[in-house]
Amino acid sequence: MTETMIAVIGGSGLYEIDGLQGAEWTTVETPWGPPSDQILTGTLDGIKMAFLPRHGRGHVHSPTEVPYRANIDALKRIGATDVISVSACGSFREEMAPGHFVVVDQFIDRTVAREKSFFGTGCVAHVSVAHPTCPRLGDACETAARDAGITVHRGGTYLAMEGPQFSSMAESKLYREVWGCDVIGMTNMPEAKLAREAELCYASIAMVTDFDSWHPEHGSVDITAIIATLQGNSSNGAEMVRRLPALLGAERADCPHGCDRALDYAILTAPEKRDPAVLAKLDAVAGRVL
Ligand SMILES: CSC[C@H]1O[C@H](OP(=O)(O)O)[C@H](O)[C@@H]1O
Ligand SMILES: Nc1ncnc2[nH]cnc12
Repeated sequence: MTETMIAVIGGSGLYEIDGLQGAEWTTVETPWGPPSDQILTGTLDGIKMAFLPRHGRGHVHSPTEVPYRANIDALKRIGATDVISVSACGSFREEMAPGHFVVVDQFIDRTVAREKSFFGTGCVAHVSVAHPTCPRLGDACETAARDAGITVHRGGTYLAMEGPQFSSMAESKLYREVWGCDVIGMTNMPEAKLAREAELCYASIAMVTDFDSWHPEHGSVDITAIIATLQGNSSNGAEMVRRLPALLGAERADCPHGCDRALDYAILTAPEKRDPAVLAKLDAVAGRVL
C-alpha cells in the first residue's frame, strides 16, 4: 500500500483551494525548469493534498507556455499519487450545458507547439495512452461532483487545441459533427500523456463554460461569457475537490488499471546505450524502473 496524495491541477478560474490544514506554498525545482507556480500543500480530512494553479496565480502562462513537464515532474517529485485536472471547456453537446461537469475519458490532441514527452534521445520510451484517464479516479470525481449537487456527465472526448485563439465555426463543426468530440479546451494535452509517462493516475474534469461556436442559438464563444460562468464553476470545482479525500482514502493499493505501472515494459533504449545525463533528469518520473 502507498500513502495517497491527491494533486489538483487548477485551470482557468481556479487558482487556490481553501480549507487545507497546514497549508503552505512550496517552491519545487525540477530538471525541466520551474513549474507554473509554487505548489500549495496540506491535508484535507487527514489526507495529503497538493494544489498547482496551471496558469500560475494571476494567470500568467498561456496554454502553449504552461510548463507541462515541470508541473507533472514536480507533482511526482513531492509524492503525488493521483492527479485531478480541473479545466474550463467549451461544449459540443446540447446536453452538456454551461455549469455542467464532464468526466473526460478520451482526448484528441491537436496541439502542435509543446514538448510532449519526458523521454527522447538517450532514453526512448513508448507508453500506451489508449485509455488516458484512470476510471478509479473518474468514479471518485463523478461521485464527489454528484454529492456536491453538480450535474455531471460520465465520459466524453476532449479536443485539445493549441489556442490561444478560440476555434473558427468551421473547426467547431468539424470537431463536433465529424470527429464526435464532446468538449474542447487548450490544456489537457500533453498533460495527460505526461501524467501517464510519470505513472500517475490522472482524471480530467471539464467544467463547461460555453457552447464554443457551433450552436445556432448561442453564437460564438466569447471570453466575457466564459468569465461570467467561471466563478460558479470554480466554486463547484472546489466543492468537488473537498469530497475527494473521503472517497479515495489515505492508503492506496496498486492502480487496478495499471496507471502506476505504465513504464514496466516501455523503455526501449538498451541499458548500455542510455545517456546518464538523460537518466538523471528522469529521476522522479521514471526512477522506479531505472
Ligand atoms: C478561460 S478561456 C480559455 C482557457 O481556459 C481553459 O484553461 P484550463 O484548461 O487551464 O482551465 C482553456 O484550456 C484555455 O486555456
Ligand atoms: N470554447 C472553448 N474553446 C477552447 N477552450 C476553452 N475554454 C473554455 N471554453 C473554451
